[in-house]
Parts: sequence; C-alpha cells; structure tokens
Amino acid sequence: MSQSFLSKRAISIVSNKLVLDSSISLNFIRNNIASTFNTRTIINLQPKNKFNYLSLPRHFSTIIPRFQAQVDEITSKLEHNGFDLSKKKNSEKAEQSESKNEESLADFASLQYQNLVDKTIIDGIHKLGMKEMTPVQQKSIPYLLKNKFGLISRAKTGTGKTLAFGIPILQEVVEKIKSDPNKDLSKVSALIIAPTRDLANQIKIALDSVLGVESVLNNDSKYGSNRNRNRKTSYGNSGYSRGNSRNSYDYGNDRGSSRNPFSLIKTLNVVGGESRGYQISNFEKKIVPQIVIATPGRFLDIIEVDCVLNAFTDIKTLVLDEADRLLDIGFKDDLIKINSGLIKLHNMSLEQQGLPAVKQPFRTLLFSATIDKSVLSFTKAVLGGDVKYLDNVNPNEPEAHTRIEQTYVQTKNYFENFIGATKYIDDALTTAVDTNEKNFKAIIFLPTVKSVTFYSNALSHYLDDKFQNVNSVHLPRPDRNRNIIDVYEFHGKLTQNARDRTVHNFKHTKNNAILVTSDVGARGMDFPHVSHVIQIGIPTESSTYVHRIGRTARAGNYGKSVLFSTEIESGFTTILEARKITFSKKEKFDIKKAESVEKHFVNWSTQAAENGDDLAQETSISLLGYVTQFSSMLRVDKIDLVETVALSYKLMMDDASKRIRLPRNLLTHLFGERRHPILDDYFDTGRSFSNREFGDRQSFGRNSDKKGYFSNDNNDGGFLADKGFSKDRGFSKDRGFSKDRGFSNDKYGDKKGFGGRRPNYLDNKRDSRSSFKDYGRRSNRYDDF
Ligand SMILES: Nc1ncnc2c1ncn2[C@@H]1O[C@H](COP(=O)(O)OP(=O)(O)OP(=O)(O)O)[C@@H](O)[C@H]1O
Repeated sequence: MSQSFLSKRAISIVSNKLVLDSSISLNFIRNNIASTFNTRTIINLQPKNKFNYLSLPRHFSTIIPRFQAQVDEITSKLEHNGFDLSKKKNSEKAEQSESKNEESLADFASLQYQNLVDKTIIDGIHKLGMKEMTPVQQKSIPYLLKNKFGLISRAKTGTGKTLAFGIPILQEVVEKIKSDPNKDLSKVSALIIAPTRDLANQIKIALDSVLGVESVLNNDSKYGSNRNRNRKTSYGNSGYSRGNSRNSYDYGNDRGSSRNPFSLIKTLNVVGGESRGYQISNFEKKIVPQIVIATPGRFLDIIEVDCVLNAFTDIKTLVLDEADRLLDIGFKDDLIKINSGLIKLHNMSLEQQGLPAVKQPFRTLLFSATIDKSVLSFTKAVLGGDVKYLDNVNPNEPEAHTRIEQTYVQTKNYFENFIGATKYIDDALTTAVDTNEKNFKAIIFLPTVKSVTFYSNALSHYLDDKFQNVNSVHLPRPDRNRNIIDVYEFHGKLTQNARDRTVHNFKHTKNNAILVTSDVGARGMDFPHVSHVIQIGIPTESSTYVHRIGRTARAGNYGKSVLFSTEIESGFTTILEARKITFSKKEKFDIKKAESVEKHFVNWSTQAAENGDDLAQETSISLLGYVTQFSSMLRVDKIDLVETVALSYKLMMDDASKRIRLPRNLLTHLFGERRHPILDDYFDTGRSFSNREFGDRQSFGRNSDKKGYFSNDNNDGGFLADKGFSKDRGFSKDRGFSKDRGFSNDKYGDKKGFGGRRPNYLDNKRDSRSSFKDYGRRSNRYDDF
C-alpha cells in the first residue's frame, strides 16, 4: 500500500520511479532533485498529487543503485534541514487512507505507469471494478514481472491469489504477442494446475473476465454448436459484462489485430467430465491456447496426444494452485510426472534446435492459503529450491481470517450434528425472512457424497415445510413469483454439467441460499457474499478446516462459521490450536431445544425407509469409513467413533432395535477380525445382501474395491479415504505412459516424465483428426476428473 511506502521515507525509488511525498515542495525539487538528475529523464511530474512521481524511462532501472545514493543524500539533507520525516509520515498516512480517489502505488494502474503491465490488462481489471491490489497481489505481481524465478506464495483465503499469478501470466502472453512480428502462437505459455474441475473452470473464467470475454466452459458434448448460448459466466465484484465480448475460442478471425493483443489470447480448461475431443482439437490449430488450466488427471491423459505434446515444448510458467493439496499424497506422483515431463519436452525441443539442455526451463509458482511441508520438500527436491517464499501471513497469526467469527458446537453423535445444523440454519433464516432480508447465504460441508445427498434432501423438505417455496432438485419447482430459498447439492459424483450449473447459480443467486457440499467445494471456490459456513463433522485435515471456513469472509468481508462435531472428535480442536485457530464461542448442543427439527428428520427418514429408500442407512454406511479414519489422528478407539454414526441410525429411525445392514466382509474391513459386543448391537450382518444394496458404486463411491463403499469426496475421485488413488487409476502402469512410448533412454529424464524421445514428436502431420477416435473410447476410463 502507499502507506507502507510513506512509512519508510519521504523519498524513495520504486521500480523506475523516483517517488516523493507532498511534503517536498516543488521548489525543493527544482533546486535539489531536478538539478541532481538529468532533467530530460524526468518525463512525468505530478506535483498536485499526494505523491510526486518522477517517472524515469525503463532502461534507467539498471542505474537505480546510483540514484539510490543520491536519494539517500537528499533525504539526509532534508533531515539535516529540520524535516521530521517520521511525523510527516503519520499525518500523511491518515490523510492518505481517507483520500481514496487518488492513485497510489497499490493501484493496479501503478503497474502500467511502471511499465510492468500492459494497458489492455489494466483496462480489463478496471472494467471488473477493481482498482487497488490486495497485499498478496502487491507483493507477488511486481516480483513475478521483474524476474523469472519461481515463487511460493502463502496468503489467506479470498485475498486474490488468482490474479496474483494470473496478471503476470497474462502480461507474459501480451509481451510475447507484441514482441513477435510473426505472431507465432503455436506454443502454450502457461499451464495452471488446480485440484478440482470446478476450481480450474473458475480460474479460466477469472482470466477470461480480465480479457473481457465471456467464458464458455468446453462442454461441447452437451451444448453442441451453441456452446456459447447458455453459459455466460463472469468474475469479479461488479457483475461485469461487456458489450463487445467474444467467446474465448472464437478468436481466429482477429489474428491480424495488432492493436489489441487480447484478441489473440486464448485460454482453455482441460478437465474431466468435459469433451476430451474438443480439448484436443484446440491444439490442432496454428494458434493454440496460450494459457491452459487443467486438473492433473485429464492433463496427463491428453498430453499423450501428439498435437497437444507439441504445444507444450516451451512453457514459461507452471502454476500449482492450492499447491499443498496438489502435492499431497493423492496427486503428488502426477505432479512430479507433469513437471519432469514438461522439462523433458522442452529439452528435446532445444536439442532439435542444436541447443544445450537446461535444468529448469520454466518457473513454477505455488500458491495456497496453507503451505505445508509437502510444498517445501517438493520445492527443494523437484525444483531444486530455486524458488522464493513470499509469505503474506504473519507467522504469529492463524492462517484463517480473524474476520470470521468461529463457533464450535459439541454434539453427542452424528444425528445431533444434522439436527443442530438444521436448527442453526432455521434460526438464521427465520431472522432473514422476518426482516425481509436476503442476506443468508450459507455453505454446508458434509464428509461424504451420500451424506451430502441425504442432508440436502432432508433439509430441503424441512425448510419447505417451514418456509415454503424452496428451490431444490429434491422438490417440485417453486412458485417463481414468491420469495424463494435456494438449496443446492454439490459433489463430485454429479455430472459436470450439473456441477457447472450449480456453481453458476450459487454464485449469482439473489435469494437466501444454501449450498450443501462435499469437500469438492472447499478449496478455492469463490462464491460471493457467503455469510455462513457450517460444517457437519470434522474434516480429514486441519488445513481443510481453514479452506472450508475460507469460503466466507472473502475479499475483505466478514463471515461466520460453525463446526458441529461429536464429543469423541473434540481432540480436533487441539489440532486446530496447533495452527493457532481458536473458537470465539464453544457450546454444547442441547437437542431438547430442537424438538421440532428432530421430529421432522425422524418422520422424513422413516417414511423414506418405508418407501424402500433407506437414505439414513446408506448415509450411515458412507460415514462409517469416514469416521474410522480419525482413530489414529485423534487417538480414540474406532468403536467409539463408529458408535457416533451407528447410534445415529437408531435415533434417526427412532427405533433402538434398528441395526445397520452391512455385509460381514465390510465390517471386517473396518475392524479386522476384531469382535466387540457393540458391533452386534449396531450391525446386522446375518442376511445375504443384494447387489443393489451394496454393489451400487454410485451410492457408495467410485472405486470398485471394498474401501470404495466408504469413499468420501475430498476430491473428485473421492480418493482420500483409501489413498489408493494413483495406483487404482493406474496412471503410470496401466496406461504405460512412459514405458509404452519408449522414452526411457532419454538422457534428460528421470524416466518419470511423459516427454521422452520419439522420432517424429514435432511432426504435426501425425495429429490427424481420425487418430482421435482411440482417445474418445478411452476417455470414459480416465474421466474421473
Ligand atoms: N484487487 C482486488 N480488488 C477487489 N477484489 C478483488 C481483487 N482481487 C481479487 N478480488 C476478488 O476477491 C475474490 C477472491 O479472489 P480469489 O478467488 O483469487 O482468492 P484466493 O486468494 O485465490 O482464495 P482461495 O484461497 O480461497 O483460493 C474474488 O471474487 C475476486 O474477484
């Protein structure tokens, strides 16, 4: 911010500007400074501003150290003449913070004046209604523009990390376009990797918004040739839309345009659940997307295609958004493969040109609100440590925002979690409805896909009974003429089409609204104006807690979060304390105060079971695998954890004799050969079970192995519960990624990467369209992301 500049000195050099505060008179400038410097270099003097800028041409940055000596001299002269700079700075600071209209060094515009960012980009940002950079942007953007090193950046949730890496990437592409007379855009400049499809799509939308194009997610199988009709998505805080906006892929005709480099920039999202053929076809053209935003699985899938491979031989920047998540156990192998593969590709290309290989041909940027050891060790081991760490979180502060009022509600079991959360929502909604406000926008996190479906269904019915006119997939269409409460369901087992629609609707709804979600919505998703985050059950990791609650209090706002957790899991609060996270309120839930909610849930669950749909049982089974994984982390007995779920089933069915029907082998899977009297009380393993009950992969998880029954949805593949992700999907072995293609002799590689030597790898003719039919067939197999 400008204040931080002022607090240092009344005179300073920032980039190629000599900056003076207004305490220095014009006369002083004329007599001292202008004569000290060659006046012809002073190209822009703005004495009426709080700051006097002396803009120096760009090449002067090389002789700034010489200026610095003179600035020091002038400063000491000032001090010698009785200028008390420390007093000045405080009064200036107060004035400055009130004076919003004036441009400061924290403004995006200052990047343009410093010749760091092209005007077109700054204009694009201004049209989104953004003027000042956030602190992470102030630190990261100039750093990334002024040098080519890698970066680890930790900054709290919702503080604008996307543009912190997005703007330097856009600038890199603009520079490339402007400096290349041939406008050769056959290579991708930047690859951004995100852990979920929805986040990757959101990043694309954010960049497209700066470019002024309406983002169209590439779901062409569903939208056919009219892709652009329904899918307008915008980013930023102003509901911005542009009159002359174009689709991001529809750029071919503007190739010749030299005035606006944006007309040549194209972004592409490469994620599962969307048309693989369409994604590949983008790389068959002369101008390929310069910025690709991908999830790891689909990227590794399509990079096998020659035309795609050819486009990735010269990337300049690799971004790992939510880096700690990507370098966590489920994704790490894929990330190492992507990194080493890209290095190999680059070096093979250099070799073809007779140039020597380089160790790190592109820079890697790692961003997250939670940076852990996995990030630091990856940096050291894989990137060789040649990366700067810009930490925007004070080490004495928690990573979570202090602007979030955090409450912890202790319950006795999962049933009470459901009832407690519903009572809380009911109370908050009642206040909003009674006062005719539409300011209740909540995200409810649940541990498993099944529990998300169960709860969004039960909650929709409860709220509809109480408030009427709830808009939910579980209810008939509401009356559009009346006040509506939206209830959305969001998890990784929905079609991508449904996910995209839900994200769009929840972002833009003007109603009181609730998003019931798995952890697929925990990282990076930017839903504006979320007032509450409610967690039913603890997450698997304390970092996930930080990201979950970070869905509120974004972009400078305030928010509330409530964690409903069983007493046996109370050790989780101690784990949070190790992250300096403390609760402003701690309560014990009293179910007697929620009798009507309890009655409704019991009626609804028992009725569903009578109609042959025992949703409570299915949910309980999905939760069993989830809670038992906490045994070692919380140092509690698995049986006690199981009881929180199994007892809930009895309570939900209001029948103490009710037992969860579970095949013996699944029980053995949870407890080994251990026998315990409680197990007989809670589980019915005595009868044979139909395939429909336990063989339905849709209901209990994606994996076909037994663990899959309990799979949660911490990621699109729901792999965290079993950690067997990459093995199950066989990225390395089944697909024979490196072996089949015979790249193992490559002298640059560590054999892990994808870009080994193949004789014709730069031969575009190999990429005929007909060769894609194979990939079409295979896409179903690898469509998890
Ligand atoms: N300089 C800015 N001025 C105003 N709003 C901004 C600015 N930069 C970003 N925003 C807005 O802030 C919100 C959060 O930004 P973003 O999603 O990039 O946060 P983040 O730090 O990546 O969050 P997370 O850690 O959850 O991924 C977005 O709605 C974005 O439009």
